[in-house]
Amino acid sequence: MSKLRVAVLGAKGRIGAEAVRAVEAADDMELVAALGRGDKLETLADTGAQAVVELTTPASVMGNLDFCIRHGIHAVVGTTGWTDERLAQLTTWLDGSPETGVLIAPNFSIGAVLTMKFAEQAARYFESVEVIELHHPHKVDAPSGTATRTAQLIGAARERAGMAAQPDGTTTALDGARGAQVDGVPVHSIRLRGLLAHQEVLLGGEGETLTIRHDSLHHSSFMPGILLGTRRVVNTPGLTFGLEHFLDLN
Ligand SMILES: NC(=O)C1=CN([C@@H]2O[C@H](COP(=O)(O)OP(=O)(O)OC[C@H]3O[C@@H](n4cnc5c(N)ncnc54)[C@H](O)[C@@H]3O)[C@@H](O)[C@H]2O)C=CC1
Ligand SMILES: O=C(O)C1=N[C@H](C(=O)O)C[C@H](O)C1
Repeated sequence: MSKLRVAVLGAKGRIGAEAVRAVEAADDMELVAALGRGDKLETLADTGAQAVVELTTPASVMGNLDFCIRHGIHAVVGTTGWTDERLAQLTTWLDGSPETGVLIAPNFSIGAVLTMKFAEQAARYFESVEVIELHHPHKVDAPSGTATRTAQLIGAARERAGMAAQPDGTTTALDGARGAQVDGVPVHSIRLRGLLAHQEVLLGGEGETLTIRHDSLHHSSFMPGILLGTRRVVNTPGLTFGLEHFLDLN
């Protein structure tokens, strides 16, 4: 069977370098390009890349995806910075290339995907909920894509359950002290030397709390998800948001 021709964008970055090694080690894939900032995107077409793993920056990702979709190259995207406007733009591009697939995964690690799922399930049982994400100090965006998605899922679950706004008696606060509000859920971002990628979801009810915590201790935690996403996206036209759609989660 012929191998899947895969390229990595952001190949010299923290996760990109790990993805290059993972694709090279995969028996069913061939790494045809490993591009960094300033490299020509035309290389993707010249090398016949079938799928791209996009791990760059929020400032670069849209231009890269525009190129990929125009050339019918499927994409697995870990880069953060997704807004409703960006997703709408992506959908419009994909409408013009109906056979192309794009997977955007706020987090490729199984533990983080499960954290989001468990938090969504728990949300309707607890009056209070806050999200704390903790990352290495080089991260350029806050809150993390994972925390944003987690809060959105919790907010939607609370809304479906008809829950009231969270109890919060704060009347005076320093700017930022109560975190950023994402769909009614406070999200707090910590940046600390020594950390990689971690998240806690704290839920509180009458006389009890529940804490769901996930830790990515190494970039290898993201690789099985990246490889799975790459194998699946080539047969999944259109936009898929979240790796959970490629896992047997119910
Ligand atoms: N979804 C997930 O599971 C994960 C997502 N991420 C996300 O991936 C992105 C990258 O993270 P890191 O590797 O930590 O950042 P990084 O800064 O180490 O790497 C980004 C790399 O992309 C390169 N780059 C920038 N523009 C480019 C372009 N137009 N073409 C090719 N390369 C370009 C940079 O030079 C840099 O080498 C971030 O948005 C981060 O949040 C990171 C880890 C896991
Ligand atoms: O920048 C990172 O490192 C990570 N980014 C993603 C995010 O913003 O959620 C995924 C993971 O947390 C690592």
